[in-house]
Amino acid sequence: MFIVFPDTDHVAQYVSTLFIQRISQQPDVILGLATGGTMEPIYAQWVKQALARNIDVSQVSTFNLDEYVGLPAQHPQSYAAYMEHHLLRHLAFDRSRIHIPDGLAHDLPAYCQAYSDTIRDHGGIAMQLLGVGSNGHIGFNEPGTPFDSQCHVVELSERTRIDNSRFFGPNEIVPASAITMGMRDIMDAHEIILVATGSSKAATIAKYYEHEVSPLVPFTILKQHPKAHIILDAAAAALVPSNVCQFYDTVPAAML
Ligand SMILES: O=P(O)(O)OC[C@H]1O[C@](O)(CO)[C@@H](O)[C@@H]1O
Repeated sequence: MFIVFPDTDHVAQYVSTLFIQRISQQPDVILGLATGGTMEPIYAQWVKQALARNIDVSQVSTFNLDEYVGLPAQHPQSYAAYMEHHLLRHLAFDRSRIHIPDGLAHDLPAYCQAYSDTIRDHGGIAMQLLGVGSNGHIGFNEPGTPFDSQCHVVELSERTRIDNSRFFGPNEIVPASAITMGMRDIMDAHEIILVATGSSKAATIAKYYEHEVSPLVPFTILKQHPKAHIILDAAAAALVPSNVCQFYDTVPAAML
């Protein structure tokens, strides 16, 4: 079942509420975080709710999914800068608990192995936020990535580089490679919240519905996860039958 809200505002309110509730229940929770355009309204709501409800985030640990290879954290298009801008600087996180892959790491294979190990050493991710690329990638696990992969360096597909060029200036080049959590790292999360919004994701969501589980459409792996939820707005759900959607007009009052 897809969970469908009328628009991105409702999706953002719902998803941020899920995360705020999780933090309230377990202040030292381990969260997996994502970047991309889809997450911007979600983080805006998250910050708003956390401030309004005085939520203590100081014990929360986070692991981001991915980062471009070659971009320093200060680069405006790095995912470290994205997280700083949209979430971290607004709330009192303990920075020693924030993990974002280092795009400048020297020994990348060793660094990636250590990133996966660190997630496991923390006891695994309790709740993982995910977006989806138009080609079905999660994190930066492009089509064809083995399902048993751990954190690794990936050559970005032409499709992904074109999709993400909208975040870069006209004279800037989208990096050719990235560090990403692997498919296994993602599937090891206890609960997964995948979010897709806008008409540009409708065909991608239709692929999830139509395809068998296959590395060629990476996010189909979520069909094998016991607690994966796919949250859509009406535009992203437009190409799947309504009998596989659970529609909500608004965020259930009991959650707020
Ligand atoms: O939300 P967007 O910008 O469509 O991106 C979708 C996914 O693609 C990535 O940005 C990587 O290309 C992920 O980080 C994100 O979850």
